[in-house]
Amino acid sequence: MTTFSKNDLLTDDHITPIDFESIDGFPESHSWPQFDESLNKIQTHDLKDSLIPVIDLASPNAKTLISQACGTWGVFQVVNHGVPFELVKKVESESRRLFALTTQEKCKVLRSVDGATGYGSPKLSPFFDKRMWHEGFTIMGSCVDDAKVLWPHEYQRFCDTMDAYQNQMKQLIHNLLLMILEPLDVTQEEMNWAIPAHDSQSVLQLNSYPSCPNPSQAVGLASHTDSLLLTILNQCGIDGLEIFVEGLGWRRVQSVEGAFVVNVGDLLHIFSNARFPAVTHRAMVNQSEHRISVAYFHGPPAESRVAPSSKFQKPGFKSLPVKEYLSLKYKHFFEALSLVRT
Ligand SMILES: C=C1C[C@]23C[C@H]1CC[C@H]2[C@@]12CCC[C@@](C)(C(=O)O1)[C@H]2[C@@H]3C(=O)O
Ligand SMILES: O=C(O)CCC(=O)C(=O)O
Ligand SMILES: [Fe+2]
Repeated sequence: MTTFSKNDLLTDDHITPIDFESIDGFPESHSWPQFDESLNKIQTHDLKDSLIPVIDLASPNAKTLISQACGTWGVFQVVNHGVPFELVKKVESESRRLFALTTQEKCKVLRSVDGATGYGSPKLSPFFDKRMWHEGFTIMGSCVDDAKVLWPHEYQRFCDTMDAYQNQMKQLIHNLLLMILEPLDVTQEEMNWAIPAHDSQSVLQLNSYPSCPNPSQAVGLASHTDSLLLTILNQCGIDGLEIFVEGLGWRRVQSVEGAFVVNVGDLLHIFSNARFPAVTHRAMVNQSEHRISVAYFHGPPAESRVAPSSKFQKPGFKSLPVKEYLSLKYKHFFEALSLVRT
């Protein structure tokens, strides 16, 4: 039993996901125009390895490879990253436990219109005419308040897992940013601005893409760039992430056991004076499996300013408060970066 009727599909609510449990067939609201797949045809030959490198963080040339990948694609994968495998598996199983609740239960922690945390459709939903085959749960810091609502007696396991994972992500972000920024020769002050600190912003986003009766007309998460500095994504063993490469079109990022996908966001694009592209990506869905992914977003303090590093002679972007950039992004979306170019 749920509290949703078919009419809910027609409302302009961009927060409440469709009730995936009880829908019958494939609703028009979720049917996207057919994509031009011709560009994807080249995919059959094996460009994947040369495209997005899988970098061993324990190898001596990791830093060089990371620099190259950031400069070329704005995305790479990492293995030997030091995050315990059991913890990664636990995050995945706890996420599945959450999304397995009924829609009615999940909606008890529905994100509010001006809020950032809780259950709901992705924040980018209002910028697209069609709805996404997606439901998410957004965590900033502690998730104990929401978890207590969902599981009055059994919230601890969920919270402990998410806390431990966020701590690991913070450490990994720290290590990655040292490697990414050192070759840019940024000042110590700039380095401190970028690396995790008590006032940095961090978001843990659990994404759920239920199996879909019509995957060729559905979109899991529509085309976007991530807004903050750096994102660490775990595809949890099921492919679905695609990146857009100029001249090649949409390319799958193969899920590699134990690996994380790391990608450059808008703020790092600005800070690197466009030396690193903010990679455009999306998530596709499939018919046979319920896909879960876990994304960790890291950004500088909301009250700080973002600008190209002082090391660049000709800054290509204006300096502005981070929170102002984020509000531009969620007003103009695709145009946000061009609005801050000089
Ligand atoms: C600090 C952030 C980063 C946000 C917005 C805000 C809180 C939620 C994040 C996400 C999570 C899901 C994808 C995304 C694209 C979305 O729709 O919401 C992300 C977005 C961004 O990177 O722009
Ligand atoms: O699920 C995925 O593979 C992509 C998720 C993503 O892009 C995001 O959460 O920002
Ligand atoms: Fe993303």
